[in-house]
Amino acid sequence: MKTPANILIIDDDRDVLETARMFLKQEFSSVDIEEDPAKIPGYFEIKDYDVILLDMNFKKGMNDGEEGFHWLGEILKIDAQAIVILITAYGEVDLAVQAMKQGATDFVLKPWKNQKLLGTILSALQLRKSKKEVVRLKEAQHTLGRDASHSFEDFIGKSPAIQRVKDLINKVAKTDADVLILGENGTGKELVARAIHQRSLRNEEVFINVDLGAISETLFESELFGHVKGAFTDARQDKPGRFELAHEGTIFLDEIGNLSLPLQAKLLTALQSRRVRRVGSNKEMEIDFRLVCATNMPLYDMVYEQKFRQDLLYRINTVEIRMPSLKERIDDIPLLVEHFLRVYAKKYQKHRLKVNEQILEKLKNYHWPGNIRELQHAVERAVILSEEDTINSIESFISPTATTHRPLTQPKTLDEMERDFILQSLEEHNGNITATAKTLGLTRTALYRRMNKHGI
Ligand SMILES: Nc1ncnc2c1ncn2[C@@H]1O[C@H](COP(=O)(O)OP(=O)(O)OP(=O)(O)O)[C@@H](O)[C@H]1O
Repeated sequence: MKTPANILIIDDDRDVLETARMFLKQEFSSVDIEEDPAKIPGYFEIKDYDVILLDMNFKKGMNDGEEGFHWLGEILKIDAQAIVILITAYGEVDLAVQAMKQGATDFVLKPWKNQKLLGTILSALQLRKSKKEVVRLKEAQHTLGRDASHSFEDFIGKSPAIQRVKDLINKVAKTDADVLILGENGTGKELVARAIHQRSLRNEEVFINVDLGAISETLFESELFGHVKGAFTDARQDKPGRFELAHEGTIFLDEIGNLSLPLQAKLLTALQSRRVRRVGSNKEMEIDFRLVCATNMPLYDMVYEQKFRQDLLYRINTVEIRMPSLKERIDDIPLLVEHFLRVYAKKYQKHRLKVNEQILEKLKNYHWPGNIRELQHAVERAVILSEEDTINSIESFISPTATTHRPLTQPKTLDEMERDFILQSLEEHNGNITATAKTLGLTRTALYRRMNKHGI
């Protein structure tokens, strides 16, 4: 079995090249040879090389290594993680040492013994692997940003509706199946996606979160698939995309219902082939990822209206999890309030704080259009406003306008209530979208979407 590695050898001596190729072809999957160093950049356009063997002197009679240094620099400009082994003649060892200070990895003396050459290349390959891994992990860490320490134990709820969700998570997590999570804003879709990752066989690897609603049409490909330096004006250096970062881990595509049809087509291609190509590059990379998607949009209706591709839907919905809204699990409200009360009482140093039992019951009657996120913000607000050890008023949780304009139990359709609520919040915030979205526990995009829906 040959070791999978791309090797490139550059030397002006045809015999050296041929002999090296003949031997190395038995050990490695791909060995290219070249006499003319000026052709090096062309080779890199077609392939990524794991190890490059580079002669120090090309012009006859030259032995100052000048050209070797030049091409070493050029290679490192193309791939900063390149592993270059210098081919040096006896007497040039000082030059080789100097070159190593400038980024070469090792050197071999001509004429070499095949086994020695093999050993040098194999250890260089090890280094290449760990260098690539370090870059990938650094980028992944950087992209993660968000606190990944949410644990499944913080997944509060005992209602039958949420119990069904937990059972499904347990069943599906270890299977590697693609999962689609559907549900209103703030119902815990992202929490479920993280829970699936944590319980999966990939839990030692990264969880990459991509908010498709927040990525502009123009940056979509570069964000998802990466780009190479110079691919467009702002591409100052090579950058891996989110798919590449998710290699061996889980990729969570949130707000998938927001993608335009052309972008759906691009995404579908990547999902089908499990391969990506950075913008501006010809090289395809195979990526191993587990896919979890989420949306609050009615994808099946959208397929019917030809706003969402049916083939994409069938690619992502191997297992479907529908998140119940908070209204469908009102028995969990006291548990959630107590949970968030513990969190915020600690944060704001109000350790003895409690909520009056009657208020807890009243909170069950409110309609919570922003679901758990709204409840979470409501509790935080109540904790901040509280002056005594017990919270005794509903207004501490829900702003007075929301409760006085409309009695809590007034019968209305859900849509009407949502529309009124948005209008009212907008009025309260003098039309400020950011502030309104925050109060409602929605993202700005989600608020715009809803305003659109209600013709506001
Ligand atoms: N069962 C739960 N127990 C505790 N906290 C929860 C639970 N479900 C959701 N949360 C919390 O509620 C907030 C909203 O959850 P999350 O972001 O997962 O919702 P979402 O459905 O992805 O929202 P959106 O559609 O707006 O992106 C988060 O702070 C999350 O930690």
